[in-house]
Amino acid sequence: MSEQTAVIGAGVMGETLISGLVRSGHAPSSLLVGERRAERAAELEERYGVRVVDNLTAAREAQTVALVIKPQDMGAVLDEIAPALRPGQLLVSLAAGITTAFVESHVPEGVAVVRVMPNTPALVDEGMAAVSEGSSVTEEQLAYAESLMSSVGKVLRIPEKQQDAVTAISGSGPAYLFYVVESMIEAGVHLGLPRATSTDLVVQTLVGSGAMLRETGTHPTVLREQVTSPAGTTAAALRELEVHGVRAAFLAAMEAARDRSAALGS
Ligand SMILES: NC(=O)C1=CN([C@@H]2O[C@H](COP(=O)(O)OP(=O)(O)OC[C@H]3O[C@@H](n4cnc5c(N)ncnc54)[C@H](OP(=O)(O)O)[C@@H]3O)[C@@H](O)[C@H]2O)C=CC1
Ligand SMILES: O=C(O)[C@@H]1CCC=N1
Repeated sequence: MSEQTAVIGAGVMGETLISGLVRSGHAPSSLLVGERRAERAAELEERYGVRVVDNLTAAREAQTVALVIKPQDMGAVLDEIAPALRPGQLLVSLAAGITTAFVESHVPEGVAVVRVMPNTPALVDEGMAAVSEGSSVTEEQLAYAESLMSSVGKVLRIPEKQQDAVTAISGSGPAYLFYVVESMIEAGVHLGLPRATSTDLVVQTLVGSGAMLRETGTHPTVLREQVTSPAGTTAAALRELEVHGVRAAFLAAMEAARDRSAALGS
């Protein structure tokens, strides 16, 4: 497919997708962006060379429309663009919680719907996107949706019933890791390090640990054990994490995110 692709909703995630598509070689002239604020439209046109239009024009002219608006706005935007949609077009929803059935119920029959859960590391081409198909998607359409996301990272095809759990893990996951990073930097400051030194130490430790996980394929338990010398510093620290219930807190946090995703879709 070499037709136009539209992105409706150019906030944090929408702009991340637009920037990644341009970076990966999609011609800016093949990208339409649905954005209602004139000032923001001018900024996007200048930054990426894309054409910013109203949502109806985006839906009419594009063969594929990515919806990157808030879940709470999805019904209204679908109702707005439905008159411009036609069978054979592809809608790719990146919204948390919103089911393919919900999208299909607002658009003409024959419009294909794919649900994607992306994440913000797509900004540096290290995204993780999970993709699920709706009820009438061709293999070519699914492959096209996957290709949009693989231009900014890794893509996994999953059954839609796993999407709320996936949202709790990889969709929201970057925020948990940034929270851990913030906490470690603050702890370093408490221990007397300059903030800049603490930040350098923590960021490189995270990047190095991530690279080890990916490049060695070794189980994280083994990697953790390798750091934990008998009666050493790491054992002392990990004991405190257990005492403070950090593992249980992660489980509770991700259950809450999963439940919130399900609630957004109901
Ligand atoms: N941020 C993240 O890490 C992730 C987000 N997502 C999903 O991406 C979606 C967007 O989230 P996020 O980018 O964080 O949110 P933002 O609030 O940053 O972006 C939403 C954008 O949608 C625009 N918008 C709202 N209504 C309309 C409309 N009628 N027409 C055109 N644009 C409209 C808003 O414009 P305006 O500013 O003018 O209101 C805003 O730019 C959500 O559904 C979220 O679940 C998924 C995975 C990760
Ligand atoms: O917080 C949210 O609702 C969105 C979905 C996943 C990440 N951010």
